[in-house]
Amino acid sequence: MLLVDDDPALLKVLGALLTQAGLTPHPASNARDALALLARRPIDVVLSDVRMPGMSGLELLAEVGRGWPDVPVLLMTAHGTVPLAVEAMKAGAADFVLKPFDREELLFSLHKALLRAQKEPEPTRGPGKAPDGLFVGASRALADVQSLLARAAVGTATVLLRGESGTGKELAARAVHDGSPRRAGPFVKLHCAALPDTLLESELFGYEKGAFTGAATRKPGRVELAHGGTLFLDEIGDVSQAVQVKLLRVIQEREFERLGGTQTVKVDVRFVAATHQPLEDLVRRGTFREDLFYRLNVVPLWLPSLRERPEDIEPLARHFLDVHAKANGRPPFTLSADGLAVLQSQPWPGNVRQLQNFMERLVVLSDGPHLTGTDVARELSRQPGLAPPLAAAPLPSSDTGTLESRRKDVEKDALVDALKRTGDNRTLAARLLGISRRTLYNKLEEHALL
Ligand SMILES: Nc1ncnc2c1ncn2[C@@H]1O[C@H](COP(=O)(O)OP(=O)(O)OP(=O)(O)O)[C@@H](O)[C@H]1O
Repeated sequence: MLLVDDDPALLKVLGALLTQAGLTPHPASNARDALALLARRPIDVVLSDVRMPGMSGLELLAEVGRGWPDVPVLLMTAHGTVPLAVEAMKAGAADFVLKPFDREELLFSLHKALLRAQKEPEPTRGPGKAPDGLFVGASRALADVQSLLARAAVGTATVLLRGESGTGKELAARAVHDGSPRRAGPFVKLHCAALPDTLLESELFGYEKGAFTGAATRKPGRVELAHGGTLFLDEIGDVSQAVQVKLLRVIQEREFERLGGTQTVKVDVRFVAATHQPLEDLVRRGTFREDLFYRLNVVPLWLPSLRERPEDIEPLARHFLDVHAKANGRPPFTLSADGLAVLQSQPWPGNVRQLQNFMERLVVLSDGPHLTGTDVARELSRQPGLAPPLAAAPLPSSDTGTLESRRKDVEKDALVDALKRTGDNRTLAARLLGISRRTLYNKLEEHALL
């Protein structure tokens, strides 16, 4: 989203609030910068102040209406300006928000505007997927990736996306397409690892009638279908040598022949490839062609693992809770500080996808809507590859007793566990638990753990 206000303090505070709510705000301190940002990035919604030096919020609203009619604009201003609110709504504002903000009201207005603006959902997009180009996160590393993606999007250079499974490579490929001048063209995807050689070839290049038994009609391949748009080749490291040769030619020359055909087909396609494999090693071992590697690696981009950007866990977890609560027709879920600390203590080998699946399970299986550390730990103990933080001290210790005594039991377990996991490092333990060192000391004293 785009956040426009000439007050830098408000930009900062509001930016933090929106990030925490799982949105990705791009700040602009005036309407001109806002329009420049709109031209560069895929923006889903604009939230703008009305009174700004130079171009006003109302003028910005008109400009956005002309250039980006699908993008809803919410205007905000101080109390006591009802006639202005009426004028703004008449001019096409999606909503009018009064300062000072009520957090829930503001988020509700934004979500309403986003929902209204949403086009027909694509069949391939599951409920947990963010809208195209919408990366949720708060880390510097992710912001860097996004700005590199925006820069790479502009041209037609081949982009090679690297990173562990589930880090968002496909999302990045879509962002390249959506941010490019080809965005109105097709975005076609092919998962290269999923298909045996001959099928992969016919999927890529299509075939002529009679090319093989069963080829009753001519069928275009994905390269042809992506004409005027982008072809995303996922798991490129798994492609056989024979197909690598053919890919090299189409990437180099933008031409190919359909299977069983002699006619050369010319295409205008932008290629984006992705892999979790160390391609340089495959080149060294001779299983991946060096010339193809260099052809693909024109703009290399690394998606960092979730371990390298723990700051993203909170906004992602809250975002997925919202999305899955909505998708499952449940009321909004909240996550306690200790619940979050448990999530942040995990290695997430399956990265964002694993966190997303985990949050979905929590929504489906928990009573909710308030998730505590115990809820999260219970679910973790059922997950392969993740370490339940309270496993050493079984949860049933709090099956009986008053609420206060049960709370204390859980708290003590969490303290013991945090110390164990951090090798008795109290600074780290406090961070893991989401409390200050001083609070940790007080609590250790209270539980006679000092
Ligand atoms: N920053 C993010 N914000 C919101 N959703 C994200 C983010 N990163 C990844 N996701 C979601 O996590 C899931 C996995 O992402 P994606 O499919 O892009 O990963 P990938 O790296 O292509 O994985 P693989 O290598 O296994 O194909 C998707 O549902 C995607 O929408």
